[in-house]
Amino acid sequence: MPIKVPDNLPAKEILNNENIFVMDESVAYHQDIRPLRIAILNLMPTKETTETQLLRLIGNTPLQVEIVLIHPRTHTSKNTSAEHLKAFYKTFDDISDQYYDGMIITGAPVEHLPFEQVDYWDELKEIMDWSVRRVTSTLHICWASQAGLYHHYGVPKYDLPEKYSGYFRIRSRSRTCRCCGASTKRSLSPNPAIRRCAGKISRRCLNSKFCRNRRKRAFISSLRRTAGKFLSPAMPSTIR
Ligand SMILES: CC(C)(COP(=O)(O)OP(=O)(O)OC[C@H]1O[C@@H](n2cnc3c(N)ncnc32)[C@H](O)[C@@H]1OP(=O)(O)O)[C@@H](O)C(=O)NCCC(=O)NCCSC(=O)CCC(=O)O
Repeated sequence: MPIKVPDNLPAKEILNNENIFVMDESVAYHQDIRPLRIAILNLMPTKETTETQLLRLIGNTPLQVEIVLIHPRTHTSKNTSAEHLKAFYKTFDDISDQYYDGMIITGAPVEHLPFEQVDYWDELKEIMDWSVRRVTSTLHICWASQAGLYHHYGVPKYDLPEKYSGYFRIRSRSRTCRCCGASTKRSLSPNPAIRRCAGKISRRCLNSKFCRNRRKRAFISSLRRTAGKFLSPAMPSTIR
């Protein structure tokens, strides 16, 4: 979240140079204060467990957060009841005219399937394209990060002999890229599957000079701490 400071405070420039988002009082004064709006596209078979895990983390803030749960219309869930989906979930068609501050796309146990054999692949592609236009920042978890890299950047996934998860050293190629949010160049990042793929691809990242020049290498986790919570092995049910 941006820090609100008095107009013209000298620290503002220093913090901006450290890539910390600082907002003038005058700008903050004109902001409409409203809940943070986050859409969760829940692709997991264990939907109720995943809801609890994510909401536990998202709820740990004094901010009001408005959540909308979405499930893929083009997939018939075997493990979640139709009643649960009807009561608590919307489909993409219901929300496609909205804007969101954030979106989370969960993993799914489909990592061994070619993307095109996932029965909601076309719908997911449409949602990912929409998220670039309508969502400020999208976090892709587990398989969704592979799907995002493939769809947005044409980066394929590779089968590994066994699950490869843990915290890996990543190297930010830019100190100023907001996506990395890093004041240090090297850091640890959680990564459930592919070594060079971690966390989130953000529109802000795509727009930065660094990422424009090196799109296919922009696999650096932003929101490291948040992604750390979401992707860490402390959530065993999302990691086989
Ligand atoms: C829920 C169960 C017990 C169900 O196992 P079963 O062996 O009976 O399988 P199943 O019911 O036939 O299918 C399980 C799920 O696979 C997905 N699925 C299978 N084939 C699919 C296809 N062609 N298109 C789309 N989805 C498909 C669906 O989400 C489906 O659940 P629905 O029809 O209900 O939707 C298990 O999947 C489980 O324990 N899951 C919890 C852990 C988990 O899911 N981990 C995923 C890691 S997350 C990840 O992203 C991994 C990425 C990575 O490691 O690289």
